[in-house]
Amino acid sequence: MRNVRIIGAPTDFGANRRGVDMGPSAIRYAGLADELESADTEPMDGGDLFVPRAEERDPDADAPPDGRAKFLGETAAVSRQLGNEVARALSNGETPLVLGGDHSVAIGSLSGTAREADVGAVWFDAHADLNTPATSPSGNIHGMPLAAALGIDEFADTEWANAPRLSPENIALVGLRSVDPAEQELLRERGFAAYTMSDIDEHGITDVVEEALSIATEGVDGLHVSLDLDWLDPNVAPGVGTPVRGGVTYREAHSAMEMVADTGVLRSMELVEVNPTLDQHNETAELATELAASAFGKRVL
Ligand SMILES: NC(=[NH2+])NCCC[C@H](N)C(=O)O
Ligand SMILES: [Mn+2]
Ligand SMILES: [Mn+2]
Repeated sequence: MRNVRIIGAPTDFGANRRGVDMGPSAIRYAGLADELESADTEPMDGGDLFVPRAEERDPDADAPPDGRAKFLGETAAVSRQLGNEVARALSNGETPLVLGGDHSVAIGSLSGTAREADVGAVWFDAHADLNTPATSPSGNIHGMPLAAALGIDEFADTEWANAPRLSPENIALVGLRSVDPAEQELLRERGFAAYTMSDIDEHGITDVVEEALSIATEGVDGLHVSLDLDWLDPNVAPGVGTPVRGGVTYREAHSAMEMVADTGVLRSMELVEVNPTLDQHNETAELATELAASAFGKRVL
């Protein structure tokens, strides 16, 4: 039986403090442990990482460097802790399930999961999250984690420069529908496998996810799944900070997660961007728990 190590990362520093730090509580309250048990796994909750409250700090202490990457220091501190927790769970033979928090937590989970192994990743998201501090339109680090994990440009002189990297050949983005100009350029230049919603319209979710998974798992030891809840259409996942219309349906999302389980090589996963202050009756948190169960192998029959 698979032991799933739940790691809460209650940070909203990467999303400019909008309440997404309450995600881990909301996801647990939505019944995560029961869902994971129904997927025949053994959930082990390691609690939450320590994330400082912005209200407790001196507001002038660390103004962001030219306002382009907000809360860089705080985010680096969370990433460091999270990377260690993820690596520790893996060395105990557990499968880390990280609860965000905004998508900046991926910097930590990716560096932890890639520490002792070659890892591929599928990024289920409306966004590409490939901005850098120089290209970001918002300065929010949740729009940058994939660039940070790949060590692109400016991240080269941050402490993430030496973080374990994923190789770009084993990364696939699925469900794109909001991509900034600099991200478009990067995607084209570096030749990442990137599937837009139009690709899903044209080929269907099954074919697209099958291809994405085969790219991400080719020649590596394991798969990391990064699930941003804004991947789904806002009508089923309203509780996210940066919703974009035209996302995948409830059924498409489950089908994709079932295919993740079928690879048999899921190594680590994260559920990010659930924001209870924007949700309706916790339904986005519930959806997150259900999708995790599907990815861990829950079946009807
Ligand atoms: N993980 C997310 N929800 N990212 C949204 C990013 C939005 C936009 N591309 C930005 O960089 O600011
Ligand atoms: Mn997103
Ligand atoms: Mn994202």
